[in-house]
Amino acid sequence: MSQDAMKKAAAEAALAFVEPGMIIGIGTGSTANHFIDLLAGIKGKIDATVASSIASAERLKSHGIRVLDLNEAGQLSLYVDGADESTEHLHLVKGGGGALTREKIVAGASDKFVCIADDSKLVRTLGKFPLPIEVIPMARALVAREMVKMGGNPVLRQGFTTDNGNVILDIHNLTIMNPVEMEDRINRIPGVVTNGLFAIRPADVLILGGVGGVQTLI
Ligand SMILES: O=C(CO)[C@H](O)[C@H](O)COP(=O)(O)O
Repeated sequence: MSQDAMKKAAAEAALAFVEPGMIIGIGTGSTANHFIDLLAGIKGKIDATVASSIASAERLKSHGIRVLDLNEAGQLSLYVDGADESTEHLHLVKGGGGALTREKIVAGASDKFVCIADDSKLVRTLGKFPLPIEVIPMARALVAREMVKMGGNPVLRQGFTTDNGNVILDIHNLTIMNPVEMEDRINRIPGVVTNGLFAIRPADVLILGGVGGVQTLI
């Protein structure tokens, strides 16, 4: 079974959380794309969606699925998105696709966050995947220096601008023993929009696709 097939299996399992008339928050990335494509098959069941990126909004619209601005939609019942890493406590690293800020906003506006991934994303300690930080461009060097003081090795994501017009620093070599404290500490650096740790507001459900089938962690 390929990694992509495992992602698709997790996305399929997440359909069980979709209830009639819902407005659903939609993440970004290849696993979220599987969910979007599957959601198209039951689009008559839902009211609308809110997208966490321009790319996801375009994919949803290409399937004829209604996409609302978050400010019109109000509180959402459900958010479905992928992750780059997760612990068994459902603390996540996200932002491999650079959509971390909008993802965190939509997750924060949702009652339930269902994270979908292949089981290679489950780790004991976060940090092997470089931690993305969205940064206001003029603060790039300041934030990089602060991250070096925290033991990280910051690398600018070359040629990439976020949907919000900012840059991404990917922080290598971090061993994240306390994700809640680290998320808060990084977010206090001037110029940081947000970082890719989802620990203050972790996922509520983690669905992992693997060779033996799908497992759900709550
Ligand atoms: O956080 C994300 C995008 O910003 C994605 O959820 C994360 O990168 C996982 O991507 P994929 O589903 O392609 O493995």
